[in-house]
Amino acid sequence: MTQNELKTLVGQAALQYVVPGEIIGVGTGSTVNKFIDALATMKDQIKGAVSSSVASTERLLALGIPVFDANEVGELAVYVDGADEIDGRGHMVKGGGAALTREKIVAAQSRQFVCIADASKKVEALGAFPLPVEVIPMASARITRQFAAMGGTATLRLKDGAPLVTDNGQHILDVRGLHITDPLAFESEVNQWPGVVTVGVFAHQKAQVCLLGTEQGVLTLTY
Ligand SMILES: O=C(CO)[C@H](O)[C@H](O)COP(=O)(O)O
Repeated sequence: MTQNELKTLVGQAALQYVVPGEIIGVGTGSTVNKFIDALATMKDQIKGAVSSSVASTERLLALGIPVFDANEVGELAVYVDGADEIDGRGHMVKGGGAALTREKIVAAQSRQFVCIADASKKVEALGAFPLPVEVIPMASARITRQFAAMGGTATLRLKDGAPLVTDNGQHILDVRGLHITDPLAFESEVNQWPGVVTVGVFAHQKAQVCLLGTEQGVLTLTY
C-alpha cells in the first residue's frame, strides 16, 4: 500500500471514535484531510467541528460541516489529528504543518486524543523529525541560541523565500539534533522560554489512542 492509501485507511478508521450528536475536534495535515473527507459521509449525525487551522476550517466548510469557535463550546469528546512522530507512550512531535499551537489548544479541550498516522511515524524516541517551535519573531534569535546550548540547530521555516507566518501571525523554528529523552520535562522547560508560543512536543497533550496504518491493516495502540 502507498503512504497515501495508509492515510486514507486510518482517516476512515477514525470514524469509529466519532460520537453522534457531538462536536468533533479536528486537527491538520494530509492524514487529517482523509479523516475530514470521511467525516463528511456522516455530517448529518454530528453537530460540527472545532478546527485547528484555517486550512482544515476551509476543508470542513467546503464539505458542509459546520465549524465552531473553540470559545463557543465546552469540552470535546474526541480530537482526531495526525503526528510527525509518535513514541511508545503516545508522546508526539507535531507541527510539520505549522498548526501546532491551535492543535495543542483543541487537544487540551478534548477528553481523548486519537492520533492517526501511517507506520512511518512510529518511533522509539522522539527527535529525528526536526522539532517545530512556534515563536514570537523578536525572540527567534535568542531562542535559537538557547537550543544551540542544548545541542540543537534551529532554522527559521521559510515559505516562498520569506519567513512562514502561522495562522497566529508568528514564526516557526525547526530544530534538528535534539535527543528528547524526557518529553514531559522537555515540553515544560521549553514552554517557559520567553517568546516561545508552543513547542511541538505533545507530551502533556499526548494521544490516548493511535490508529497506525500498516501493510497488515490498522493497528490500534492505546496509552
Ligand atoms: O502536526 C501537524 C500539522 O501541524 C500534522 O498533524 C503533522 O505534520 C502530520 O501531518 P501529515 O498527516 O500531513 O503527515
